[in-house]
Amino acid sequence: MSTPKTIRWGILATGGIAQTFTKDLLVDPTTRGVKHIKHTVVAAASSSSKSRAEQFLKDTGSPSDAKAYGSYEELVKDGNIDVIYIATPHSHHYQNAMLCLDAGKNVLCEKAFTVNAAQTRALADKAKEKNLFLMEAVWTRYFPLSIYVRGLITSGRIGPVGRVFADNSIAMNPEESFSDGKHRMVNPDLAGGALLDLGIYSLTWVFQTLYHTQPKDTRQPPKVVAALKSYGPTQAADETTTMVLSFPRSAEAGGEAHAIATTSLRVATLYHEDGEVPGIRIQGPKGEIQVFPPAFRPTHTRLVMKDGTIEDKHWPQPGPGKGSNFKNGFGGAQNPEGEGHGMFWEADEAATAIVEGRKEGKYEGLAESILIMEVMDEVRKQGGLVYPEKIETTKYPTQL
Ligand SMILES: NC(=O)C1=CN([C@@H]2O[C@H](COP(=O)(O)OP(=O)(O)OC[C@H]3O[C@@H](n4cnc5c(N)ncnc54)[C@H](OP(=O)(O)O)[C@@H]3O)[C@@H](O)[C@H]2O)C=CC1
Ligand SMILES: O=C1OC[C@@H](O)[C@H](O)[C@H]1O
Repeated sequence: MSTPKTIRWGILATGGIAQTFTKDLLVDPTTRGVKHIKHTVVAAASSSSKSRAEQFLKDTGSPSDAKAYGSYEELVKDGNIDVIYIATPHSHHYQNAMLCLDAGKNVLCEKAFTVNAAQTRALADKAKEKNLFLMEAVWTRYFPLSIYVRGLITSGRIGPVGRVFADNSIAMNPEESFSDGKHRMVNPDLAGGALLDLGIYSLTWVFQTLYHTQPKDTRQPPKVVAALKSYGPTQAADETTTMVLSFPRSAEAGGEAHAIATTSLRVATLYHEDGEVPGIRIQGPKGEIQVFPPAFRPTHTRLVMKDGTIEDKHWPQPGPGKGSNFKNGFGGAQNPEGEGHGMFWEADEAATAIVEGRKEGKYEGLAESILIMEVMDEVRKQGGLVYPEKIETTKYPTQL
């Protein structure tokens, strides 16, 4: 067997998800059966200070020779890096990703990819021009659970999917949790609101079941109708957003397929060990696939067939990991000590693509990311949600 290729990561930003991702990155890939690649962290940068980057490297258990930088500009100049993971608020992704691509770095960028579709398009163009890898870090797409669900659909087991319900919401009591209005979840300057942060997962489930499972040459964009309720204290971020999508289909493929995608910072499809309610329901004439919350990190599926068959499956995140610091206090998923968080699968895909010379992710390419951003643009347009020009612009560089 050939020696695994080691991919050298640079981490841009040191907040909550950067910590979780980096700890996952350092979980031995063989614990999940991955033998062709390895990951290492060679550098991290904080826009606040070099010492914060140093602390981050310590806290995540990164190799002791990893470099700490006090600015993102220094990080992108490091010639030792194969790929940069961007973990700033979505408002900053466009400027940060442009900085990396301009400097010749491959990029894995957190979701939501950008604030709008024009920005994602501009990044895709830049990556193409520079012949670099670029992928939106929609980690859920790379879970074995998601691969299983898509496989069930393409196998025809439930028949042509006619309808999908997809909710990703967290009842987070926003006024109390974000009383000063500055948190990225509600702050318009940071592209706050449910849609870009949480609704992206509802749309991920809709697209990976109703769009990505279709043959490439027959995929068509959906029509969208949306209702958007603003978050009271700022009136410039959405609190609850509901989308109805209709995907055109040929008669043989079952005719038009519908989806209802919902998201909220106020109410949610709650999950408890006993009596779980599926947040995702994928319905065909012969059966239904249920996926239990949270939609971003599900670990339980159920197939319910019309003939009475029920198949429950549990999808633990393989260890030995380091546990997770992912305690967001709003009911977000937490993995038990001794398990990973599940972010390593998207990292494996990014690393594999780089080794193979591919420029896009396998389970969500740039065209699909752009289309989902276009849907979110349309939803915001119908709901009258506009962010400040400095974060909507494609002008690079722009000081944020
Ligand atoms: N895939 C997933 O499961 C999750 C993804 N996310 C995504 O990751 C991104 C970051 O989220 P999260 O880690 O929770 O956010 P945090 O607020 O915890 O961290 C964001 C980091 O970005 C950097 N930053 C740079 N400029 C700013 C600014 N003006 N305001 C705030 N932070 C700034 C800071 O790092 P520094 O000071 O080091 O530069 C900060 O620590 C978001 O796009 C979010 O959607 C978030 C949670 C889960
Ligand atoms: O991506 C995410 O998934 C988990 C949520 O708690 C978080 O707000 C979001 O950014």
